[in-house]
Amino acid sequence: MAANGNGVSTTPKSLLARIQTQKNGGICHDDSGKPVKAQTIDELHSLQRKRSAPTTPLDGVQGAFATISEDERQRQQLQSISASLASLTRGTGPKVVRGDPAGKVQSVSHVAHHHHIEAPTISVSDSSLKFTHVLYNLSPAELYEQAIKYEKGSFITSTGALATLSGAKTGRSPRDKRVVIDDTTQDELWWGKGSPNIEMDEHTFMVNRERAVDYLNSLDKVFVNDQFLNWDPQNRIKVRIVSARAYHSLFMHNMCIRPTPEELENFGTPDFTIYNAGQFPCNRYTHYMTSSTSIDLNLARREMVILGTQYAGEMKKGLFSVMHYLMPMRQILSLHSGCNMGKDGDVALFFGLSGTGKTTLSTDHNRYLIGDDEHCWSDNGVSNIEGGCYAKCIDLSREKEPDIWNAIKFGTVLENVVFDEHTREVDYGDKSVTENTRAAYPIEYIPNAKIPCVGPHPKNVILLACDAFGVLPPVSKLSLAQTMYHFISGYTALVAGTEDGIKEPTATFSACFGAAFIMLHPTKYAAMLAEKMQKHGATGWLVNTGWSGGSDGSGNRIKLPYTRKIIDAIHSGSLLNATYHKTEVFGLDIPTEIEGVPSEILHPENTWADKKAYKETLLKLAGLFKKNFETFTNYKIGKDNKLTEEILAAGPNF
Ligand SMILES: Nc1ncnc2c1ncn2[C@@H]1O[C@H](COP(=O)(O)OP(=O)(O)OP(=O)(O)O)[C@@H](O)[C@H]1O
Ligand SMILES: O=C([O-])CC(=O)C(=O)O
Ligand SMILES: [Ca+2]
Ligand SMILES: [Mn+2]
Repeated sequence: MAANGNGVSTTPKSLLARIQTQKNGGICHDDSGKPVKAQTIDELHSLQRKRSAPTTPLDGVQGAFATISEDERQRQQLQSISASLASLTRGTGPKVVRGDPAGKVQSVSHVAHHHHIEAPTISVSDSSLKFTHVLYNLSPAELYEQAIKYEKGSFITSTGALATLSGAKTGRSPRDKRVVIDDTTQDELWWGKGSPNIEMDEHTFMVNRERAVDYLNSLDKVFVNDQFLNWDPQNRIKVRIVSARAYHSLFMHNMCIRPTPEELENFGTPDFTIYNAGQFPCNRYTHYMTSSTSIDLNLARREMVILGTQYAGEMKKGLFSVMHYLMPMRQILSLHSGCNMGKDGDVALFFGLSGTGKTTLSTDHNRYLIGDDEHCWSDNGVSNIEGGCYAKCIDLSREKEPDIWNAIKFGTVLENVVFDEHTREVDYGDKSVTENTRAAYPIEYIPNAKIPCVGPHPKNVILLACDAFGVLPPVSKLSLAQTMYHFISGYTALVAGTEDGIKEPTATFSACFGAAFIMLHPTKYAAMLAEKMQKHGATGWLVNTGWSGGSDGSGNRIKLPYTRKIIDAIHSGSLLNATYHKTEVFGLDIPTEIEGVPSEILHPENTWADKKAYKETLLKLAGLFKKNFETFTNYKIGKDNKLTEEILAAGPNF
């Protein structure tokens, strides 16, 4: 017996009677909608997802001309992936299954056939008895779920981007890059002083490859991306990326060219494969290893292995290195540059080292974006290598860079940013994790992207330098020889480090504005650039996106709106017809006026209060240029010795 608050005693019987009080026949309806078709909760959940199929039927007649069945195609795909993951010492590929190990519904159990072994015996090894689940070309939404469920540090930001952490490494590790030296590469590639190619032998590569493959096979699941590089259809490269993290898979989904369902069906064997086992270190007892990070490139095997770094930029730039080898072999110039096109079809290239403004300045609301970082220049014109952009986010503002700001939405990978734990609003000014915060998004997230990402021959070649010494003019017009001199020099300056007590800016010289990625001697690329610029009548420009009014510390970085006005004047052709005068020491032609830019800043000397300090700094930088160029003085550039002499004479004179 229980008593309710009103003192009326109720029995269990009367309670039941009261709840069941219904006017219409005793069946309880809590709404008037139709009941769902499912009989069980599991069935209800299965209704939520429908199977996706290619959207455009081949030749209009779906399936009629298909040579293989869907089952057979999937089996071949899994066999190809199984072969990619094969241990080369145990002789067979692992058993691979498609789908998430957690989601039983989707895992279609197509086991790849083990070719050589009819009846596997227990003596082989435990690893060949286990299944590896393959998450093949997942969509951004699926990758979000994988990341959020399984990868610590993954969050959805207030604008829908996927915030991730790249771990201990928040930038590339160029000193840990290794390239296999063999009879071919020994002669073809650039080795030795100044070269980014640090040698390793084939055997050591195989040791690291096995380590990566074993690591990947030890996991319950791996991500596989099959994608393309290069929008030029004649020179398209098929790449496969095998990785352990949804972050890596989504990053490459965004950065490489995304195949259509039809292209994927006919993908076949990849031209190049990356094994990214970044969470797992290399073994420091291994020959040639000087740290626990190793990024190993084997051109003969068309493979790259990543151990000991999860920074996703290694994959992007690793493939760029491969293109810097493959494309020149086909007489195509590969470029570390941004690229955009005006309404009238005028194309501009933006060369520059990291942080000089390739992404910022090629993303221009008044022009079509072809690409922000990696291009090819062939006899047909320019083509982007990638399918996405990789923008620096530090101090990003909606006002100054609206298109990049708006691209940070669902699907975009946001690396190493700091956000409010409740609102998930990103604080782009926060450098707590790193200064190198980044956003990777598909190029079509930029409203005026030019798809397909190709264009005609460039009209302007803009060399960007972030001169923290503050002595290079905001813009100068270059002769062809000067363009080559500055292209080979590849100058920029890093600002004074805040921690290590360095008070002065540091000059960096990186040949072809990308020495970390080139495979051949810089003069090979330079000769090709000179030949193409000459043939197509392109004009070279040097734009300082760095300091004005003094070096870092006393001056300030040139305001982005001014740099944009300068770039506008280059694009429109108005700067070509300006009045110029030559500077001392560097011998640069600087314009006397540009619309929208205060004339006094055009000559750096005017902006320095201390003229003596200006001259000293100018000479100091010129000395650094001279010293850097010494390595190139004995090289011939192209067939023409005349050009070589002109280039040598186009540097600073003092
Ligand atoms: N005057 C200026 N011109 C260009 N960029 C500027 C200027 N002032 C400040 N910046 C800032 O400098 C940074 C340029 O970075 P950007 O992403 O364009 O580099 P990048 O050349 O594409 O390098 P990476 O090859 O590493 O991607 C941006 O954060 C931009 O906001
Ligand atoms: O590669 C990276 O990580 C960033 C980049 O674009 C560069 O350094 O040129
Ligand atoms: Ca960039
Ligand atoms: Mn870059």
